[in-house]
Amino acid sequence: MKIALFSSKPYDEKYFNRENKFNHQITYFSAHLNTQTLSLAKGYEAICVFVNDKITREMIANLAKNGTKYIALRCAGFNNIDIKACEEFQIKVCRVPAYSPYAVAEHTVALMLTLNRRIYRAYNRVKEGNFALDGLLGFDVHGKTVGIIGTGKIGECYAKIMHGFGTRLLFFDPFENPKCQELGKYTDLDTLFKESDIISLHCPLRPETHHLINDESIAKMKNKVMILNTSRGALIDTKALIKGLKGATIGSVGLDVYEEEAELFFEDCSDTIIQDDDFMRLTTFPNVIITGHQAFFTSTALSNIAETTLQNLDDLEYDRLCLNLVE
Ligand SMILES: NC(=O)c1ccc[n+]([C@@H]2O[C@H](COP(=O)([O-])OP(=O)(O)OC[C@H]3O[C@@H](n4cnc5c(N)ncnc54)[C@H](O)[C@@H]3O)[C@@H](O)[C@H]2O)c1
Repeated sequence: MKIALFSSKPYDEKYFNRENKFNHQITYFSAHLNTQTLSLAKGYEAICVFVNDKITREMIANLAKNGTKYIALRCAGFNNIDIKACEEFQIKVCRVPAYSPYAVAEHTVALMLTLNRRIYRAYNRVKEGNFALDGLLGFDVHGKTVGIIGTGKIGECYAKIMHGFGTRLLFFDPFENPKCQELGKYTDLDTLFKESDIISLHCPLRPETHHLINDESIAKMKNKVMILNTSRGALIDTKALIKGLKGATIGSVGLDVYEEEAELFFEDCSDTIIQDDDFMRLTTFPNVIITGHQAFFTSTALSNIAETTLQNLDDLEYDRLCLNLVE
């Protein structure tokens, strides 16, 4: 199958070439897929895209007209694609629902510990010969209450790790996961907001979860709460988060995703003037850590992503059952 892979990075090329036992013909384009680059997809049966390639109805109509039959997402979330329009224009969409929940859960823990023990500060201090401890005070994670919103694959992995820390776990998810039931207690969102010392988001971005963390929910949270988001940026209303940080009601924030990240993440912007004032404000807080959507970025995950994406397309090409269709 001829595949046009967009938003390609050198590591994508390396892992997709390594896992291409199917002899698919892959062309790698570093450009994002958008209205300007759409013409590059002409003549390719499949296009392969990533989290920040936003694919609108108009683009889907154009892709269908130019022979695209399949869109392969090399990620789990599919909030960036108009799925209804794909159905209408008979383009099948597949994804990689699980490539390494451990990678994302472990990165969430990395953000939590780095924030709590101010590792970023300590690292720089020691390099400068400054061994003072003021400003590095953390808390014992053991014994704290951790609220986990979304207990699917990643939420469950994170819950298991946090259980090992000796925390009390509260969960919110419309569908209870029996493996999490053994580790803690499902509750309503208000109770989770009220009682958690650490809140971690692991639910998908949907209309009902958009800005789940907003002025109102922040007002319900414990003083000095730690908020972690390795899921999708728009789960948090950034302006409300900034307000909570400025008012010092929020204790610390660890983000791997940001609601306007498409303009920034995965690119080297170090030589440009970043125009996003909210993002720049977030970077000024001493109690905020932001990573650029790297939670998934382990060699295990990259192998799994490439293998599953190529298998998905092979199944579709040969009319076999594709387990990872988005319907
Ligand atoms: N930062 C990264 O690199 C990275 C990588 C992979 C996935 N993700 C994000 O992590 C999210 C979780 O991934 P997963 O593999 O665990 O998905 P999953 O589908 O296994 O789990 C999602 C869970 O969220 C629950 N949910 C749905 N609506 C909810 C709501 N309104 N409130 C609370 N829970 C709700 C679902 O019932 C499900 O249990 C994905 O949606 C994706 O956005 C981020």
